[in-house]
Amino acid sequence: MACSSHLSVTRSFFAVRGEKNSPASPPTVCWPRGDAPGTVRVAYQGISGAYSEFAAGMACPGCATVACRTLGDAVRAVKRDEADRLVLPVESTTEACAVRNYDLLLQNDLHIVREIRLFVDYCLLAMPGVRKRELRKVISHPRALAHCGQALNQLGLHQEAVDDTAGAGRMLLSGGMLDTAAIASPRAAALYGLEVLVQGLQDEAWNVTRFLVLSRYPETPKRTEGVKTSIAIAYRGGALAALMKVLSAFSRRGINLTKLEVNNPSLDGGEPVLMLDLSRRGALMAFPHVLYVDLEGSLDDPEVEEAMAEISSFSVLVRTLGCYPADPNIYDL
Ligand SMILES: O=C(O)C(=O)Cc1ccccc1
Repeated sequence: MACSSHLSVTRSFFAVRGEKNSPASPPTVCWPRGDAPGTVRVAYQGISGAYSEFAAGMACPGCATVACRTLGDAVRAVKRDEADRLVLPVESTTEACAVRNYDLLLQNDLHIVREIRLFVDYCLLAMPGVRKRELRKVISHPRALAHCGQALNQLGLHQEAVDDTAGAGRMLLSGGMLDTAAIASPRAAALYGLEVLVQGLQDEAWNVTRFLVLSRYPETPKRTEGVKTSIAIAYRGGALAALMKVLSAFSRRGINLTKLEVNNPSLDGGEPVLMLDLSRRGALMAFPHVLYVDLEGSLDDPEVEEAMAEISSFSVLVRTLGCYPADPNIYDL
């Protein structure tokens, strides 16, 4: 499989927890444009053993995972047809607000086709034989460092951010680092022959991350039951008036919301949100106020269609980010 130097492709070998460990048969992609079916290639940030790789395997069993150094590389891989999908961690139970993680989705013409929630258990890993008291430094993905802040402060370790958790583990090995630990998954420990000094390092015992699987093409499910739709709404004026009108449009039609987030320019450094306006040939527009909504229902539901039309009548832009199967499971590594 052709891929550029920053990517590497691996067949996924995961099975859903509780199922027999037999290798899943490769799913086929049947694109609306009628491409030849093949194994789904899913790009993710990191190297083998990263949480995102696991999420890719859970969301698309039997897929070929495509390792990328950054999320930007993963987006480019999809745009250049080096991957069919990409996995994007968007929010976690430990972070109150993760609006910024939507930037890649809003600024690119990509569609949510799956969601997956993963219980993220962080381990403190070190080279074999290294003891906790010998450690001076810890390296990991910034999100992992942030989720383990209390434990790391107690250990008195200097923190350094690197691209991904599994990459941090492999760095210990390649650099023969005896005074440094990595925060990564138990799978990364097994893959790179590292010792687990602490398991469950996260500050909050219940630490779940939600990942979205993005594709160049929408894949609206044929059924309307058990389906979710994500939309972004750019509006004029204050958040309260827009919120009231949006809530009213959905509640009057009995549509349940599973997420409602308002971008807060005062928290985001006053930065406007950049979003592709697909009706204007994909121009990148700056909007000071954006609401993110996930709702239970399909674009094919007449009530959802009506609510969207009503919201469009008072909004600057309503963009559908995806219509996809709701996944009620929480997966475990
Ligand atoms: O670095 C990784 O392993 C990732 O997949 C990114 C990430 C980091 C922490 C929680 C969820 C995803």
